[in-house]
Amino acid sequence: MGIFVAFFKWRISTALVKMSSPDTKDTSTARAMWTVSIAGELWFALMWVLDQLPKMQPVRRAIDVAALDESLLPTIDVFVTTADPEKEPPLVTANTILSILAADYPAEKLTCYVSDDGGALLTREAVAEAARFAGLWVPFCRKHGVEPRNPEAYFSPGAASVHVGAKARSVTRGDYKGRAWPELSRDRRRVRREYEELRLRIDALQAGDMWRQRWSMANGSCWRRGTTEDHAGVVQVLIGPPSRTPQVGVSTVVDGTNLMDLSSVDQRIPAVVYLCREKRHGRAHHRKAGAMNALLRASAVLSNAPFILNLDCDHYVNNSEALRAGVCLMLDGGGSDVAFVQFPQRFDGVDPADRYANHNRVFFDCTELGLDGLQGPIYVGTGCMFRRTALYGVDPPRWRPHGGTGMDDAAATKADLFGFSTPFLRSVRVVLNQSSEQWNTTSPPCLFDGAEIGEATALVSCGYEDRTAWGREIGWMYGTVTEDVATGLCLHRRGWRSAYCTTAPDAFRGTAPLNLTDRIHQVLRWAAGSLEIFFSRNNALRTGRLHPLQRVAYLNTTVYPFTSIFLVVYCTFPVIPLLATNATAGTFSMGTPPSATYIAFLTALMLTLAMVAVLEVRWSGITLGEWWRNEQFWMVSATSAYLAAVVQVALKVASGKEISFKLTAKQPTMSSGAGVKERFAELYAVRWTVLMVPPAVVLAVNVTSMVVAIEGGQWRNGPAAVLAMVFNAWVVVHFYPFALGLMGRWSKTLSPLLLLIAVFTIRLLCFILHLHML
Ligand SMILES: O=c1ccn([C@@H]2O[C@H](COP(=O)(O)OP(=O)(O)O[C@H]3O[C@H](CO)[C@@H](O)[C@H](O)[C@H]3O)[C@@H](O)[C@H]2O)c(=O)[nH]1
Ligand SMILES: [Mn+2]
Repeated sequence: MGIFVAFFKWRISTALVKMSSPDTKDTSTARAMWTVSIAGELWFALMWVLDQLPKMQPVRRAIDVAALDESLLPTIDVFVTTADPEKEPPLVTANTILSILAADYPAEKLTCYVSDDGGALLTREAVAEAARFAGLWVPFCRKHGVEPRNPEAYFSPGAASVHVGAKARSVTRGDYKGRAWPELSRDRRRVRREYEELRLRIDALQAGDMWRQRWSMANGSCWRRGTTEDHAGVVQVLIGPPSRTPQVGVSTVVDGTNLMDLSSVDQRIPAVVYLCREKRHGRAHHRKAGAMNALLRASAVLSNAPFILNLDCDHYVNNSEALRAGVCLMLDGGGSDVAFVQFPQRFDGVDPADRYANHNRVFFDCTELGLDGLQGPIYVGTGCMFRRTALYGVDPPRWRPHGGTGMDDAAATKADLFGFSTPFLRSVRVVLNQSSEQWNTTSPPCLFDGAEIGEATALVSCGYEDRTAWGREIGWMYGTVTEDVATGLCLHRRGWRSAYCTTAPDAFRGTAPLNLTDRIHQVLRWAAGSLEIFFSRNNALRTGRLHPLQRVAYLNTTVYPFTSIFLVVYCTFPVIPLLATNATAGTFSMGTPPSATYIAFLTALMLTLAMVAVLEVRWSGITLGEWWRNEQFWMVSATSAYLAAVVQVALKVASGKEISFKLTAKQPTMSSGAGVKERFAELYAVRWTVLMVPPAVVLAVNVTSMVVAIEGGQWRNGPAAVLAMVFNAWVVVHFYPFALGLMGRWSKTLSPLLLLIAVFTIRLLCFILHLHML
């Protein structure tokens, strides 16, 4: 930072001298150039500082799951969201549900809620199939202690665990020391066969659904419950709450044959509730945030667990102890101020080179750990455990005047806050007044009877939230497509803390977009959502109980897309002097070498920045390769998605045009036989979007200018020209993954060759141009 200050002092004073010097011919151009470049440098420096400051006190937590008192485990509600059976294959959702039901947690203390925003019969049927298969899968997992408990990942570990930096986890004989190996292999074969049938049934459902859709279109009738955007609310209990005591000693008998010996295995399955909130044309449904709030209310009148785990439909439980790990941090000393425990996001099926930086290691293994030392990590949408009371808009214990519930009883009954539902308000009061000793012992037995289901259905009607504080002060926040960051920010502003929980093996794993277009659209949504937060009343500058550095971090996460404006300009800068004709050459004085001071500053800055980066990489354990991918993809996103986000948000501010939530297509589960070629076919799919134009232009311009410089021998003009060319090259290498993306299938085999051909073609063109100009 010292070097930065000295640099800017020198740079600005030099600029002022240069601009007023009589040698400068074209003063207005010179002034504009100096202003823009200094503004850009100031912005980059500011961004670097905002990025570094919150990393001052990184924390790494160690969790001892064994220390938990079994009898004191609190109840947990798991929320799974899905919105479109076409982009989110029902089989993926089914697998996620199975992994939750089989998690290592007492069955009577776990309830799984599935929200289907698409209102699709197909999704409901697939969830019901999964619930049925759970009767076999869950006891099997318990009996043999298998990992991971997602059947797809368990039966085809190879297909799931191709990713950089982690060892593939597969079941080996050693994992089951002391257990009956022949019995495992026999049971496994049986369960596998049943699982294959489940897959086939879900495939058939999907095929049938497509056929039905086509049929109904042709006949003008509708087989669905409604459309994605217009349907009634539904709450259905697919598996009722289990008994409070373990049920052992029975064997699973299917078609008269004994499938598995379960004489010493608890056979109970956690409850499963399917939920589809009402949607009507012309009514805002607030995307995922709306779905989460519907889940929050409906679950309150059913199981009303004090803790909530939020998983996207593709993020499954990969470590069966994950729930316990989350509970550890919640019940820990000082844990009562923790509103949420965020787990790192890990991904299956990303190409081994992680071309589009899907793993995001720098964020998940460095930034989030840094924040944990302040007030806690940012909430990133999935793999996060919440404290229910925190979502009801109350203050954390450390900010309560007399250690009360944080909200007086009168407020808790206010209908203008929570809406009109007596059972719901009662449930709110119950959780607010519960002490931690009551979480498991005195909670009333869940019945899930007709009246409760009726109430839950009323709570997911689309008019329920009218004239209430939902989405503003209570629950998940509205008004942005990144409801996660906004919700976390609001909780932190109230003074709540959060905690980061890394486990080995990874707690949860999900899928990531494989092709460039999908990935850029995802980054676009995040960037636009961030800017939406910055321009909303929720922004990081508003007063509250944020730790000062936490505020800096939130400022950083909400303003970063502006970088694009400076970056695009900056990346085209060195081109100007190189392409300048003789007439304008004087302005840029290519002949004068850069001063020794400038070179010294540049070297010092580059060296210290690199040093900090290396320290960071070493500390967090990520590889240099992962760090470099991150840098490269940052440049690609900044010139495409961030720029588009700025435009989108400008349009929204100016004309009120809402930003859409483009769902990320989830990778279908792969059959175990699929080879690498099929698996990464998506990686090579090329789909052009306007978003790719700016990075393509920046890349082309830099390559051209470099080639022209070589062709015209401009590098002979001295160090300034050479420096400009080095900058050119620096820009170009950042766009390597982008260029590969554009090459599609060719990139796999021909990438270096094609690059050479491209360079030579451009060279040839330049040469012809050159002759023409002469
Ligand atoms: O109207 C909607 C839209 C989305 N979803 C669900 O939201 C989740 C996230 O959608 P996805 O397309 O997978 O977004 P990603 O970019 O992969 O997700 C990250 O970023 C989002 C915010 O932009 C967060 O909501 C996510 O939790 C987080 O994983 C999925 O389960 C969807 O089913 C809904 O339930 N209703
Ligand atoms: Mn996702």
